[in-house]
Amino acid sequence: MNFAIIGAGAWGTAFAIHLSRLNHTVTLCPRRFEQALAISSARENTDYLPGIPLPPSIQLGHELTPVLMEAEVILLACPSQVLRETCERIRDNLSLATQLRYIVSLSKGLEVGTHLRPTEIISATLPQYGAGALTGPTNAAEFARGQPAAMTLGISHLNDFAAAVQTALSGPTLRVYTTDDVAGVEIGSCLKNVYAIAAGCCDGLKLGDNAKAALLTRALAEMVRVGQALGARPETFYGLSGFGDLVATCHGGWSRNREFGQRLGEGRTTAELLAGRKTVVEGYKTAESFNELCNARGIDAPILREIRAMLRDSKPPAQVLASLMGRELKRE
Ligand SMILES: NC(=O)c1ccc[n+]([C@@H]2O[C@H](COP(=O)([O-])OP(=O)(O)OC[C@H]3O[C@@H](n4cnc5c(N)ncnc54)[C@H](O)[C@@H]3O)[C@@H](O)[C@H]2O)c1
Ligand SMILES: O=P(O)(O)OC[C@H](O)CO
Repeated sequence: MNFAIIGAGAWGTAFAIHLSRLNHTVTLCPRRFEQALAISSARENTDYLPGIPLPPSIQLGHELTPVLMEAEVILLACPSQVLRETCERIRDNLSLATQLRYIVSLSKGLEVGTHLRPTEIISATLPQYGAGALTGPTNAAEFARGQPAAMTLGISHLNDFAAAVQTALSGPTLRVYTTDDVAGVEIGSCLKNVYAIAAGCCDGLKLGDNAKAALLTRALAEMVRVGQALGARPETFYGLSGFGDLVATCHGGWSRNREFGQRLGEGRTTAELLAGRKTVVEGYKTAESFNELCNARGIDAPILREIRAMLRDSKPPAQVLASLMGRELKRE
């Protein structure tokens, strides 16, 4: 199959390496020309995925029109807050794209202002194509090295082409499942980044394993409640894109969201941690966006609310903990 990957951060690069291993035609498309040149000459993405060589078969492209000419599937691997502008750039460069069928998001965040999920942004900007979301517990470095993983492809019309995409993405090191609960897979993968910040705080405050297990369990319960209120199916959150990704990210020493929370727990401020930062911490903006959405829909999400207060109102992590522990007691 012919894939165009738009966005060459850690994840887009790792996914390109995976697909080239499966002998697909892959073009990796960085936003900046200098980045395309640098990756192309070093055959390595030294800024975002250092130490992992790019197989020679991966093509680098910067101009979208020729990149999209042969593509059957576009994988969007950019931060969620720039997904809309990325889709708009794609929309303006489709004149020669005759083979294109699906646009699949690899992003995990909710757009600020609109509260839209990645596939909703794709459908709003590129309504003529099928939209899907591919999520699960997959950190870029392990994945690029070919360590085994499993993911879920959320796609509303599970037709023959969707099955062909599932088969094309799968291989000896990746098992891909499908679901038509697109909202469920996206809500789970967006929320887990927010809860990973809280899990990192537990680490920073040295609260111990009991506290972290309690947090994750109640975060999962909140995820199910929020997701169900937004139209997703509860069982989706017990799958790879919910529970699976929550566990991996909240425990992974590699997670940028978890590490961000850890530094907050150790006493650093959000301003310090975000200043000059090159890599994305999706949970930071998604906390704000999801909290607004919950308020607008009257959904009770106390963990989310407290994390947002810590990130946006500088509520000290110890006070966040006290607020959560001091809530009215109830049945599990
Ligand atoms: N890294 C992972 O392990 C991983 C795994 C699964 C999903 N994801 C998700 O994939 C998405 C991308 O994450 P990543 O890890 O590749 O990010 P990253 O921080 O490694 O890279 C960010 C990328 O976004 C680009 N970018 C920055 N501003 C931009 C703009 N205005 N327009 C277009 N591109 C811009 C940068 O050039 C860079 O290529 C996120 O939603 C993340 O949650 C990441
Ligand atoms: O490094 P993080 O925290 O952005 O996590 C990366 C991915 O979302 C893991 O699935």
